[in-house]
Amino acid sequence: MPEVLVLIDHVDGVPRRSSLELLTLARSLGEPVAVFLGNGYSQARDVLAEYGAIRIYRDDRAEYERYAVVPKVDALTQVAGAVHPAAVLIASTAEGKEIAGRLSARNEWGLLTDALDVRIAEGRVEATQSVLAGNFTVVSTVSTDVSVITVKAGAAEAAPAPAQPAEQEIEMEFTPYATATRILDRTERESSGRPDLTDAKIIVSGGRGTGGDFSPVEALADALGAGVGASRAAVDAGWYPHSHQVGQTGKTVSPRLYVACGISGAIQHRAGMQTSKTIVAINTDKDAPIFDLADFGVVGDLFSVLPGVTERVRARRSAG
Ligand SMILES: Cc1cc2nc3c(=O)[nH]c(=O)nc-3n(C[C@H](O)[C@H](O)[C@H](O)COP(=O)(O)OP(=O)(O)OC[C@H]3O[C@@H](n4cnc5c(N)ncnc54)[C@H](O)[C@@H]3O)c2cc1C
Repeated sequence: MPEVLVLIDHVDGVPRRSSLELLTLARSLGEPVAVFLGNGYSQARDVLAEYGAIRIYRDDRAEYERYAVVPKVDALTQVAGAVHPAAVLIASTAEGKEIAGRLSARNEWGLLTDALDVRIAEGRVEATQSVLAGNFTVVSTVSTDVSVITVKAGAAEAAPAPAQPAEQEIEMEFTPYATATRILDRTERESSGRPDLTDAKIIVSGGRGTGGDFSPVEALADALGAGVGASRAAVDAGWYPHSHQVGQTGKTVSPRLYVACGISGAIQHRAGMQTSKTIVAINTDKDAPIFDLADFGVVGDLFSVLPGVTERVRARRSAG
């Protein structure tokens, strides 16, 4: 069985759900080998074992926190040199894609980004991607021995498969480039208590149709345990932070359920959400393009529709 490297994306040792999805996907390709860089390994170890890592390479040197991206590329290059993996799987975040691009360029390995699915076919690793603003779905493979693949959150359902991983320290010298870009400051984002968009299984998003009042959107999100997204129109108006923007110039998401409230469905918004498994749209305009995409649609005012839906969800939840 080929080995498959998974770079673990974590916050102080708590692996993000996307990393557990990657470990699950890696098990379908071969033997998952986790690479854990930075602080908090003692918290992460049991979770990585629970999700099937057969081996964990780790390194807690301060460079991973102090310098941007390149130390992680150095570490992955070193581990891949020892393991000869069939693929390196990395979460499709802004940082993940930069690491993947550099790893691919440095080692001359083929790169596939924003994969919706990854599988082995005829001995090669294949990825499904949604391309050209989501208008086409393609299956791609690389012509090099190692594939570097960034995978969108939600591509697989994270499923435990307990293993007893061997643990190994990464021993290497950083390249001179590792310390080229120093991180001078970090500002912690205020937590809303809601799941991050890239981790959320359900997202409720609001657009210009909210008129700036996101309270019904947030109420439904809280009833569903969902994350809150926003269209660019809502973000540009200063109604919601850019970190919540979904679309071509925001985040690409693939949750199980995406609820678009007062969003017209412009192509740039669709590019970030149309691979969601189920899409529900609420819009006063029956001809809004979002309805072409939606699995379920409600033609109506979000301020009348959402409170009723939220009540029903709460009632169903409290009834168990
Ligand atoms: C280069 C570029 C990049 C872009 N990147 C992004 C991106 O990343 N993400 C993104 O979202 N956009 C992006 N855009 C902008 C995009 O083209 C649209 O302008 C934007 O998505 C529109 O946002 P919206 O749907 O909220 O607003 P609108 O298009 O104005 O739609 C508002 C909708 O709300 C409905 N509505 C109004 N009142 C109510 C109500 N009370 N109840 C229910 N429905 C109501 C209306 O019928 C309408 O359909 C980008 C544009 C460009 C040029």
